[in-house]
Amino acid sequence: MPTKPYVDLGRSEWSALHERTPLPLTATEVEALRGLGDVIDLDEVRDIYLPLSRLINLYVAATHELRRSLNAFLDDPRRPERPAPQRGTPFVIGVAGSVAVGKSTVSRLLQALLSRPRPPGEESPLPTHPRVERVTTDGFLLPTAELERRGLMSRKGFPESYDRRALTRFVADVKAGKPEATAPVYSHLHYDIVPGERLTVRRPDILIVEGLNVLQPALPGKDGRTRLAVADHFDFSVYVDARTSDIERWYLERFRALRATAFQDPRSHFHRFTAVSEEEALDYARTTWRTVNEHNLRQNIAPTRGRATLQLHKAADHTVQRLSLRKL
Ligand SMILES: Nc1ncnc2c1ncn2[C@@H]1O[C@H](COP(=O)(O)OP(=O)(O)O)[C@@H](O)[C@H]1O
Ligand SMILES: CC(C)(COP(=O)(O)O)[C@@H](O)C(=O)NCCC(=O)O
Repeated sequence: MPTKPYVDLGRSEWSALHERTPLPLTATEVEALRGLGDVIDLDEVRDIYLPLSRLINLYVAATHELRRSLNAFLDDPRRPERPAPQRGTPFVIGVAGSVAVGKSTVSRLLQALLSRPRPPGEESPLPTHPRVERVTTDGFLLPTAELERRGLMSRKGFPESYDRRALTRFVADVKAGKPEATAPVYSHLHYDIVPGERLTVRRPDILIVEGLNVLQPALPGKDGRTRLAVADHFDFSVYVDARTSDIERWYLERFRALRATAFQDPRSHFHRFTAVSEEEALDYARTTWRTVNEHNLRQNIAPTRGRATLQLHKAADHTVQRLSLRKL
């Protein structure tokens, strides 16, 4: 049998790892998690996401140690000009997976858990109240007018529908410790980039970058030279995985829920679906799933799974039943 670069863990094996170093949630933290507006089962938080935030904290500490060793290595007293020690830069986490697999939910949970004030006595290179920012890659989609010009309207979410250079430059700037980096903003309401609006990231302790294509390899440059990809700036990455038939169902359920909420707004790009029958609306969503999102999942997204540090394998009810952690 070929060897794999991953260690596979079942749900109970994974959650048992955390029992050895428990960090229970306080009532205030439980409230804060509920405030995220996600349907989050607290058993799932305790069994899967608390151990995950602890694992990420281990990676943060190890990265810090590596930087200290690097500074000691570079600091040769015989050199006439000794370099200034490298300052820590934000720890960058990528979250990848299909449309509707639950990337945003996982990212919001990680943001909430990683920004919790550190319990007294616990060592960490991070401040007591870590600043964790979250950015979705939809801000780097090409504006609708440009997608239309390039004939890409039915390939929204495919790698070529993004300004990949701008996305990579943004993440590189944050990772390099630039005091301020800005990104364009996408509106799901208008189904387009919001002209003139920018989101600003100011040197957080942790940046979570969430998107369909964040684990894609680099594009070759015009001169044939290799470029860097977004993932080259990640310190840790998660691929959220599930069966395609389950993801399709989650996509349709979300579409149905949005029809009763966000689509009701007359400014919504999808407002027209509130005036037709639910079956008609779902027929449209099913076609979009099959022709755009499922195609993108199979062709572009799923093949990047093996590049993640950690794969979360979700069952039909969203619970994580198996995890694959990359061996070092
Ligand atoms: N852990 C979870 N428990 C219950 N529902 C979930 C969970 N994760 C995601 N969902 C639901 O699945 C759908 C897709 O999740 P979302 O985070 O919006 O996906 P993505 O960001 O990948 O498009 C949403 O309707 C969301 O409420
Ligand atoms: C905006 C998206 C491309 C996802 O963006 P991401 O933040 O993952 O880059 C996707 O949610 C989307 O709207 N896809 C278009 C097809 C559809 O309407 O489902």
